[in-house]
Amino acid sequence: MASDNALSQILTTQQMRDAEQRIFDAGMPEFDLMQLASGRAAEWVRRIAAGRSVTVLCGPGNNGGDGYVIAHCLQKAGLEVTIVAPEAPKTPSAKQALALWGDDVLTSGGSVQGEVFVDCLFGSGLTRKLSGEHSLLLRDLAERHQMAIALDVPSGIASDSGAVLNERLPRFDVTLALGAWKFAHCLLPARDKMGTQRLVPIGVSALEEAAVRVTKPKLAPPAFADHKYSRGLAAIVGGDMPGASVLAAQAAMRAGAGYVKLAVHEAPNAGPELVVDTSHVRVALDDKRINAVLIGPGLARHEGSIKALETALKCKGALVLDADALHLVEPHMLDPQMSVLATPHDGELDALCRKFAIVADGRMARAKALAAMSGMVICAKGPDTIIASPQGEVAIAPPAPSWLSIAGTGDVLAGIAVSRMANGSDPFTAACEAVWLHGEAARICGPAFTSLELAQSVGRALARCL
Ligand SMILES: NC(=O)C1=CN([C@@H]2O[C@H](COP(=O)(O)OP(=O)(O)OC[C@H]3O[C@@H](n4cnc5c(N)ncnc54)[C@H](O)[C@@H]3O)[C@@H](O)[C@H]2O)[C@@H](O)CC1
Ligand SMILES: Nc1ncnc2c1ncn2[C@@H]1O[C@H](COP(=O)(O)OP(=O)(O)O)[C@@H](O)[C@H]1O
Ligand SMILES: [K+]
Repeated sequence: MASDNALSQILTTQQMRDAEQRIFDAGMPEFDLMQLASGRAAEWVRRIAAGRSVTVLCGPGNNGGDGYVIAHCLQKAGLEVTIVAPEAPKTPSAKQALALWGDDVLTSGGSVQGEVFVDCLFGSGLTRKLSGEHSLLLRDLAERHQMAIALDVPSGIASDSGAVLNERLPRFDVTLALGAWKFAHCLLPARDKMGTQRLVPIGVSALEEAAVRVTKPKLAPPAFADHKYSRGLAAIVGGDMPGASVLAAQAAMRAGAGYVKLAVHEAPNAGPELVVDTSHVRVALDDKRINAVLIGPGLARHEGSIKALETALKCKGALVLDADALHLVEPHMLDPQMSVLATPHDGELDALCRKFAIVADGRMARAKALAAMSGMVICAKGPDTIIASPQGEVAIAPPAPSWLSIAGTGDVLAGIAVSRMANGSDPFTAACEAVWLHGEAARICGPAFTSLELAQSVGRALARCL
């Protein structure tokens, strides 16, 4: 039985090759592993095809090899199967797989019209964009079938970055990831091409240094003897636009902390359940019981906000920086001893990267470099949220409802995160817990919710983690 970590890890092409090599070194011949992987993938295809005819497009590498084995398994199961292979197999395992098939192979797809199409042209070994001929063949076959399944990763997609290398690549209904998730399964734009994703386990063990997919956290209810302070006091510093900090506080009250205090000069829209401290922020934060502080939502950007930020940075506990605080913070202000979580969206990530002189390509590389340089955990928000720690850990959030693309949902995320940190989670864990609870709260809300409704659903999302 594979461990949870092995099923949630995300591997680079090199890590995947090394993992396969370890399986070979343990005594399994290469072709046996191909047969195991392809046999399990074929079982998915058989169930999805449900008696319909299948066309398999096979390339020259091991992805193509998998295709021949899948075709063989489906034919044995009684399905009508056609193989299109524009090139002969080149790897030893792919050659053995063709021999196993032993039937006709079409070299062009001109006359093929079928029901289910399986793309085994290229997988994780793709090194450059598809030739015009390959790209046209892939698109044509996908268009001429009722449904399309990609094996491992759709052809034309860079496995390690999630870049789509060719224009007009087809959109797949199902993608069967072999052995482990790859970055392309988690990141845009590639993820958008893949439809429903399924992982086909092949016995790859968990790698300590691998990135992971954020999975549902396991949270505990308050202990029998807990009281509000033992569960954690989260302080949220408001500013000129108190609505944003109220949203964060509404979420924080439902995410685990025992006490949420909103430090803001006025909060006319705060409910009676919220503790509002209208004294000066210096006074409000001068409380040794505070475990974590959030500053940024609705803070504004002026002299007074900088002073408030400096005060928050003097609190010795944990800190969440969001929104305006990410524009105001300077590298020299960060105490290396503090546990800081920053939650930038793309614009804020740009601003932080400029400040910390980060030059790297892509959100993943930028988030990792920024975390390493700044000492902060970076939760780079978006449809494919990436969490990176200064120690090099990386987690990628599962897809969340796109209904989250409204104003105020980031405030809710920051509120959940500070609550988790007040409750005792380290910043990386808190960020993972927060993005999961945030996505789940959105699923609970259904379409077209307000950010207050999202905050109000956080408790029900948390209930699913107990
Ligand atoms: N070793 C094994 O037995 C296993 C292999 N697996 C399969 O193996 C795949 C990876 O196999 P490979 O490393 O052979 O890679 P691919 O099958 O993706 O193809 C790589 C080959 O195509 C060439 N190539 C790359 N991009 C090209 C392009 N745009 N146009 C033309 N040629 C191009 C490469 O030079 C190389 O010869 C995985 O995606 C997976 O399907 C899995 O079944 C797990 C087990
Ligand atoms: N298309 C989308 N799909 C999934 N999540 C999204 C999408 N767009 C935005 N989000 C999420 O919504 C939140 C928006 O945050 P942010 O831009 O800071 O909003 P605000 O500052 O208005 O509160 C983030 O958590 C982000 O990950
Ligand atoms: K493929």
